[in-house]
Amino acid sequence: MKGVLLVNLGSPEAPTPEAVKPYLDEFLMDERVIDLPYVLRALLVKGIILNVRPKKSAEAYHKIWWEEGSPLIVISKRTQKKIQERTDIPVALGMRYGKPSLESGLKELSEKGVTEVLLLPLYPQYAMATTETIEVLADKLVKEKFPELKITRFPAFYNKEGYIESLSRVIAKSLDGFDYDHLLFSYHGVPERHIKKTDKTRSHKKIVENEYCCKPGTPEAEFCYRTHCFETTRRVAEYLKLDKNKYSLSFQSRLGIDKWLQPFTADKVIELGKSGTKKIAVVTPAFIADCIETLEEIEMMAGASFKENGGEVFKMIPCLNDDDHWMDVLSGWINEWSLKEVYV
Ligand SMILES: C=CC1=C(C)c2cc3[nH]c(cc4nc(cc5[nH]c(cc1n2)c(C)c5CCC(=O)O)C(CCC(=O)O)=C4C)c(C)c3C=C
Ligand SMILES: [Fe+2]
Ligand SMILES: [Fe+2]
Repeated sequence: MKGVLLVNLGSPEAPTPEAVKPYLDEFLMDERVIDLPYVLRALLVKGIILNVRPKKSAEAYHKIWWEEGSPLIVISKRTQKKIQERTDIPVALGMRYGKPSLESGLKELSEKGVTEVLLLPLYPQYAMATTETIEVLADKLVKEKFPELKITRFPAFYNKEGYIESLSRVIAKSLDGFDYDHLLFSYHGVPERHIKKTDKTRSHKKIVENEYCCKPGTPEAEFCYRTHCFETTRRVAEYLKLDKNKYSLSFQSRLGIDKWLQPFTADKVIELGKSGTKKIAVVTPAFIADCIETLEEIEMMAGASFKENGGEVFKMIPCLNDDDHWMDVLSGWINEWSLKEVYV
């Protein structure tokens, strides 16, 4: 029997320093997130970051926390429920860090008699710190604990028709009647080094700001997060017929001192405000579900920064979350997969 495992990043169990600390420990000690040799990573994470960040992060989580829990977890659970209503195969949910764990998701499927699992990371663009680490952990768990399961990986869907259509519809709905001056596509950043590491051809070009680094459709582009972000933006702009002078792309959530992808969203909103741009909208296509990064970092912090620097209106466009059109698209992909081999 077939089944599907939806996977997202995960959140701490509560918006407190005590709960944030073990969550960040598990997250940042992942060698595909902070890709330093173990001793250096432990020195940086356990010796420095975990002594300062949990308090600051907990305050930020506290500002966006819902009565039912972390927005990311609540939205992911709603998604699981809505997808289950649209398919006959079992749908489980697992988080890469924290609870419900990826292991518990696989266990749930196995106990229901599932032998073939569609592993579906809820990340449109492929990155070492997101999709790759999920795939590696799922393979490890199958090898060590669930040898009866066969995994099929769902590829990054950054340019897939249905995703582009759902995202464009959510953007259009938000912008309806809003005479914006600029639309910013803000993606989660990663260190430049990660982009080079995921290039299986080992021939990645030097990164030049605002230019494509890989040509879409080439082997180099297959796992290039930056190209995936550029392509999502281009496809949405094409779908919505956006004026090319009225939108741009930037990267948010930098951590540490490495060279991260640029331009930075935090700089971009200041620049827009200072240059006389009054009304902006921001969309965050790397995130399927609203979370601390969209609700606190962008809506609250970047919104305030834009206004402090001359901007007047800052509109935050929600993530796809459990939007019904998106739920139809996602369940459509799952049903297509579940029926495929039966009829071939
Ligand atoms: C959307 C894709 C994501 C990529 C790529 C990514 C890379 C990445 N992230 C960090 C560090 C942090 N990220 C944090 C939160 C967070 N990150 C993503 C997604 C991606 N991260 C999401 C969905 C969230 C939200 C989680 C939630 O509970 O709402 C955090 C924790 C928050 C904080 O303390 O401020 C950190 C830290 C790195 C280092 C990285 C790539 C190397
Ligand atoms: Fe992150
Ligand atoms: Fe690239």
